[in-house]
Amino acid sequence: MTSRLSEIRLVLLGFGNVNQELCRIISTKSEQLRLCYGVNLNVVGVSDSRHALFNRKGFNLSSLVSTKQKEKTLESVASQQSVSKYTDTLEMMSKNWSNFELLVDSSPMNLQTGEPGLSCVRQALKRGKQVVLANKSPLVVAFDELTTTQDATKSCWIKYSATTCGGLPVINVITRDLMTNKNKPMCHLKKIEGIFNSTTNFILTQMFNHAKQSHKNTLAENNGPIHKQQHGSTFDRTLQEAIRRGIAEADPSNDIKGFDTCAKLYIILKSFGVRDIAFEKMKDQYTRGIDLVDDSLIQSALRQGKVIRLIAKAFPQPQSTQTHPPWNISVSPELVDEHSFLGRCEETDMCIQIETDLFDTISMKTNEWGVTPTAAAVLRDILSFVTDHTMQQQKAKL
Ligand SMILES: NC(=O)C1=CN([C@@H]2O[C@H](COP(=O)(O)OP(=O)(O)OC[C@H]3O[C@@H](n4cnc5c(N)ncnc54)[C@H](OP(=O)(O)O)[C@@H]3O)[C@@H](O)[C@H]2O)C=CC1
Ligand SMILES: N[C@@H](CC=O)C(=O)O
Repeated sequence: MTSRLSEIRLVLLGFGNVNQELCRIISTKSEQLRLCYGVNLNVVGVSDSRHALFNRKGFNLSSLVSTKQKEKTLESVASQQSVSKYTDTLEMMSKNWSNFELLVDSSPMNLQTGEPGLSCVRQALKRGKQVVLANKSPLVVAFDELTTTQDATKSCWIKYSATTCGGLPVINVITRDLMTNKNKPMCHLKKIEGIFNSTTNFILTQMFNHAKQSHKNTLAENNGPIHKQQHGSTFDRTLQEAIRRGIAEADPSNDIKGFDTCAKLYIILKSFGVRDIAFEKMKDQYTRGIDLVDDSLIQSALRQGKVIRLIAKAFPQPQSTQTHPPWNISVSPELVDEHSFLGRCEETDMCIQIETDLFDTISMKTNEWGVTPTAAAVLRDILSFVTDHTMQQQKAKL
């Protein structure tokens, strides 16, 4: 932090939906941020797949976003006089360690290597920088390492509430309100169940709406059964709309095949201190996507008064006497009652039910249209660093 928290200088890794929306929010809320938090959030570094740019004075956020949106590249920003160019984000950071405080990783998901996020996050934490993640991959590949760095040094921090269910404060509720984390479990997790991916929930809901409508038309016109092709086009059309809204992954097969949901379930379980789970095994053995949902499954669900949702589920194996019992884990399309909590999670909604030994069952649901709540969750994490720091300063004065 510089000059008593008056300025936090940010480096943005990735400049797509999330980080552009973050810039828009910072820009429109700048006055409020100054008044309420005494802080000026200054974006000094930004990178995309082709450029890594640093401006010590800070970028003009409105023009940065509008340039990227209009030109699809940061080429014209790179040619500005005050801007330094680097080969990639790592080089940009390593030449500017004393010129920024916080890294925001909103780069694309790579569940195998965690890159490009992982190397940047590792280096930033080593250098005592604060890190906020929207990108799940670094945690999927190196959760213990990255969160232990935080515990051991006390001077650098990683926050990741935006990685899981957009703006829904799942991670915050676990680590703060259920007062449990991997090192200090106060209560014990008995079961997690939820819908963690809005793209697939949107597609499934639209497929059901379409099937219901076609059924009505069929009854009215006696037109024969619904053709599979109609479902196919609903699937594709809804996926295109999810991409347009900025909620689908850069590679949407991560949504469709359930990998994004699996990554979120892994992060949630690790945040709860669940041991002996391996992401690769969860993904390869216990995850199925919605690509398997076809016309006949939808028709059969409708006949039973049910709907299909992509459900993430985890609970310890019953009857286990071990202190850390093995976990039953699944990510799979499931039939649920249309009027149940999960069944009423529709369109781009996401939800979670957390059952613990002390708090019984806590249910949370979010109704998110697009990317704004995720970007707001990134801002929430940035501001929580500000609040933590202010409290530390006040304590030091006492
Ligand atoms: N969108 C959402 O609703 C949510 C997204 N997330 C996560 O946040 C992350 C970002 O999502 P989103 O903004 O939608 O993704 P986008 O695909 O819109 O943006 C990704 C950005 O990363 C850039 N990029 C690609 N490779 C590199 C690289 N090697 N170095 C630096 N930048 C690179 C891309 O560059 P270019 O512009 O040149 O293509 C693009 O600007 C993802 O990991 C996603 O899982 C989490 C919660 C919700
Ligand atoms: N692609 C995800 C958003 C990021 O986590 C979704 O559709 O929920």
